[in-house]
Amino acid sequence: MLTIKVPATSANLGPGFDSIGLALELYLTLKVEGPQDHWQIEHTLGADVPADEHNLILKTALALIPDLTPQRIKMTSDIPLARGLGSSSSAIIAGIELANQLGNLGLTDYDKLQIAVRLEGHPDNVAPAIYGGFVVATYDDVAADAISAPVEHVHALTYIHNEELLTSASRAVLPKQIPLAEAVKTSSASNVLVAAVLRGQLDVAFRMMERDHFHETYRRDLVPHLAKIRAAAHECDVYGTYLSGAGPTVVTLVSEAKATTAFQQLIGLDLPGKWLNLGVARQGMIVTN
Ligand SMILES: Nc1ncnc2c1ncn2[C@@H]1O[C@H](COP(=O)(O)OP(=O)(O)O)[C@@H](O)[C@H]1O
Ligand SMILES: N[C@@H](CCOP(=O)(O)O)C(=O)O
Repeated sequence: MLTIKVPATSANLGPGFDSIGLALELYLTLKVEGPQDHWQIEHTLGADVPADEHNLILKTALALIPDLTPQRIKMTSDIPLARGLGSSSSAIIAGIELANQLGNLGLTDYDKLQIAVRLEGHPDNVAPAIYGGFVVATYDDVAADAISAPVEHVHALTYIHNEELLTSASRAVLPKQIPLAEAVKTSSASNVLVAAVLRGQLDVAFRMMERDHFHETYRRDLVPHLAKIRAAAHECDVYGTYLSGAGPTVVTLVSEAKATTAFQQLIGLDLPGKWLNLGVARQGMIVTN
């Protein structure tokens, strides 16, 4: 049976707005059970997620190949919707792969990235969902490029807020322009973040993650828990707290050595959401036949 498994992603990592992302060990899984006379996607994600060809996964697949033979599909997902963990990206990637497999398109990862980024608009979620690991990507409205690198022994202490925040709503509060001085500070922090990850200097990378002025500054009123979590992490000498994607999820990246202590500290906070201690997914989408 065709199975498509796509990881969740945590985008931005602070100053890497619309460019940097991480694949996490939380998955959307599709099991394609076989052809039938209409499209059906069984799931338990709630009534707001369509179970027919209006589902984002199927819309994506049918946009690539409109006359695909309808299938019965079972979908399970641990990725919460509209929380800043890339649920829409994982759905788009799954849809592209569904068309790729059923229509024998022979798409490369690069091809999938180009299709996905046009649909999602920015590459920082779709690229790690395809490639896995730590991904640095760029998109100029024409083509996307992405470089993936492994990160070892890092945990993502993940606070998933109870309420949804649609990416579109969280992008609506961003300004059209930002001051040059802010952009220089933030893009230079992002450059150092990437260099530090590639050299294995994770303490430096974690500090850089807290130096964003591209988006967190403007989104902070939507996510008051970000400051609270960051302050609590600092109390145990842990840096690397950022708004995951467009929020409201907040991630604290931490070395394996400090993960347990930091997690105990953070889960003690009085916040109305749930906590997960997640690993980084080394591999992106996994397809089995
Ligand atoms: N597995 C899925 N199947 C169908 N639609 C999905 C799925 N996952 C996410 N979506 C759609 O994507 C929306 C969330 O997208 P978005 O606001 O970008 O949040 P996120 O940060 O989770 O990507 C959901 O409200 C839903 O419409
Ligand atoms: N760079 C984007 C990332 C959106 O990620 P999502 O997981 O919230 O969809 C942004 O910050 O808007």
